[in-house]
Amino acid sequence: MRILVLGAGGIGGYFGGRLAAAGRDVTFLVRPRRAEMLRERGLSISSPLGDVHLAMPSLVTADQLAQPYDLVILSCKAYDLEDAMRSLAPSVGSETAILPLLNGVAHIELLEQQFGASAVLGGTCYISTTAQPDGTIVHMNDMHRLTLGDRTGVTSSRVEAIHRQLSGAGFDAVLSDRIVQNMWDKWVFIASSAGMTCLMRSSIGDYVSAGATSLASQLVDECVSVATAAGHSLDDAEVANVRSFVTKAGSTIKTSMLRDIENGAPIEADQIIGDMVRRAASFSLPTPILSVVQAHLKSYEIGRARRLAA
Ligand SMILES: NC(=O)C1=CN([C@@H]2O[C@H](COP(=O)(O)OP(=O)(O)OC[C@H]3O[C@@H](n4cnc5c(N)ncnc54)[C@H](OP(=O)(O)O)[C@@H]3O)[C@@H](O)[C@H]2O)C=CC1
Ligand SMILES: CC(C)(CO)C(=O)C(=O)O
Repeated sequence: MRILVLGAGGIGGYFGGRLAAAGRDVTFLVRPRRAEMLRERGLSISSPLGDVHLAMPSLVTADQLAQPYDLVILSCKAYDLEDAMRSLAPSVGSETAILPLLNGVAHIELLEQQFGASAVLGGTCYISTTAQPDGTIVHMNDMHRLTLGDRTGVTSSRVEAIHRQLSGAGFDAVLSDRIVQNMWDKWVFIASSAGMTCLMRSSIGDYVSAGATSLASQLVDECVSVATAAGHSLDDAEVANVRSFVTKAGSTIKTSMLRDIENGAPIEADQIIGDMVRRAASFSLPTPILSVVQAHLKSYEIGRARRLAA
């Protein structure tokens, strides 16, 4: 199976790197600056579960893409999606499956509009990785689960074949018959955890020490209420899992969105928080904490844009 991985950042570099190291036929679709870095240094993963170094990963840039691939793993940030869709278009033929691993769900509609519903699988991942300035992918804990499935809930032989390719490659590849719900579960998890850590500009443990546990719990309730109204109600165990994550005393976790803010980097505010707020409004749900998070993130983006323009 010919696999194209768009992006060699935290997610594409990690899962694509592990797949290539396991002998799968993987090519990275990258932009020129990343291509140069990968040609010079190769692709390295530093992980508590085992390092990987690919001296010469197979690379392609958008202008060189000529023929369709069997599977495209999409791992850009949401704010790069339009450009990424333009770049990968020549790689999508009538049989190509696109597996997006972005957080949130808004990208699905955009991908469907461009490539047709049947091309677009559902996907989500639980992992914490970051791409260092030298290109090394650093894996920050021992979790690396990628879940995929047909969004219809009926698993096709095509998705079974993709799952076989992703299995046994050094990470947990899970085939799901409820992938849309899995994506909502992850969205609620990330909106609650990123929302709270960014609002407090602190680790989870620090805001818990500061007495913000009930605020965090209220944010979880707001996100869960949006999912429920949208017909994607989380089960009790999933809600308990999110709540315990965002209210854990002593937790040193800072979400990647907070780390991006601390580094002055762009953030996926609109995909992860803005979209949740818009959906809440469409159901006339009150989401006071989410709205404060959204205003906070927008203020950051406005200040960042001004600093960049100066
Ligand atoms: N990292 C994590 O721990 C997790 C991330 N996610 C989600 O996964 C998604 C990806 O995140 P992450 O990997 O961390 O992000 P990164 O910023 O680390 O990587 C994104 C990569 O996409 C590349 N890219 C963007 N546009 C294009 C394009 N047109 N052509 C080729 N490459 C392109 C970027 O290229 P360039 O190098 O040129 O900038 C970059 O390397 C996000 O939605 C995130 O929320 C989900 C779970 C955990
Ligand atoms: C799981 C978690 C919350 C880990 O930090 C994450 O996905 C992120 O930071 O974006």
